[in-house]
Amino acid sequence: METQTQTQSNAAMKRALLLLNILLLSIGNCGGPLVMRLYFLHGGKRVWLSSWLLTAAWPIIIIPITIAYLHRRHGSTAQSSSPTKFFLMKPPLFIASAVVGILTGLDDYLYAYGVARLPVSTSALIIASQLAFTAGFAFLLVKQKFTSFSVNAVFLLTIGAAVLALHTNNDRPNGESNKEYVLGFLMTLAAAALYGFILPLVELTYKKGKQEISYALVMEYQMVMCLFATLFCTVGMLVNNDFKAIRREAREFELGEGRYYVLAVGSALIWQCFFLGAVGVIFCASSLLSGILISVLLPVTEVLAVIFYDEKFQAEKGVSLVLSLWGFISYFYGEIKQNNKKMKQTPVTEMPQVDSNPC
Ligand SMILES: Nc1nc2[nH]cnc2c(=O)[nH]1
Repeated sequence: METQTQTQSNAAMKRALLLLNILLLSIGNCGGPLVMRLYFLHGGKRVWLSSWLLTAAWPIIIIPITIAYLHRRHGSTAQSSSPTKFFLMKPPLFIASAVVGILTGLDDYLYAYGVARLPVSTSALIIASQLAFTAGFAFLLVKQKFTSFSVNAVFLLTIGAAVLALHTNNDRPNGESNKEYVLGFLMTLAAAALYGFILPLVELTYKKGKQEISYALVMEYQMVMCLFATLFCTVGMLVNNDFKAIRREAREFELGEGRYYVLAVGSALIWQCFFLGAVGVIFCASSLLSGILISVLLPVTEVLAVIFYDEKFQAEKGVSLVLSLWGFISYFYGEIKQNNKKMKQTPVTEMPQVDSNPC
């Protein structure tokens, strides 16, 4: 039975980990689309290469996995009979993360297609519909319970996205056919639906994976998922001759050859923050919170697009930003209220639910 001090330190640890993952998700969700769009704005044309870059930096995650392993090894007592394992993942969770990875690879292509064909503001708007899909699938797959606060948050964030739609009537980029624009729109909508399914699916696999989930395991999950997504996109790149085109495209890139490669590597690293942040928030909280954060950050991406790409700041973007923040505050207020209620109901010797999953 845990002491109250242990319980409190677990809760503090979990809160710190949640904040860290929110930070990672914010960096990836705001920086990723901007860097990806920069590639297309200055002469980049390869959609499969862009989708490949979303997950290709997966080997970087071996660094924190190694640190977690050394930490475990250091902490294991001399009497323990079995040696500390480098990888904790067992076959059921490996298979689950590989399947999620292949779905993520498909989502990457759909998403990158949208970023290639639509202005950042428009693709961000369509991606905001993802929250409605996430909420629906979370209800079906993991029996997510909704409070009046979370329903209010989903409603406000969806309205915030719809408000953004008001200014997209004439934003088809010059030289792009109507067919390409519509296809970009549909592909992005498909990406929103698919990712809205993937987030609760990750939560479901954590629950049904037949092993206790720790943050070290979450990092392994992220690595396997990104590895399989990258394999999926590698096939697309090979079929499309994208690997052969890289050198030519780099030479002709408007910002210069060196910057082409810096952009590619930077983009891959920023997207790792997005994926680790997303699966980390699911571990520390829920897939619904992951979806809410992605939606809240979209107007922030819009504002950054205004600053960096000189896109116009119409009143709708301001209204959308306010609605998103309101939705977000509503969600957190509800969570805090519910947690306080739970704490009051839980006797000291029992662990409240928020603490039952030490990181
Ligand atoms: N569908 C979807 N795919 C992504 N890939 C990276 N970010 C996103 C996102 O927000 N939605």
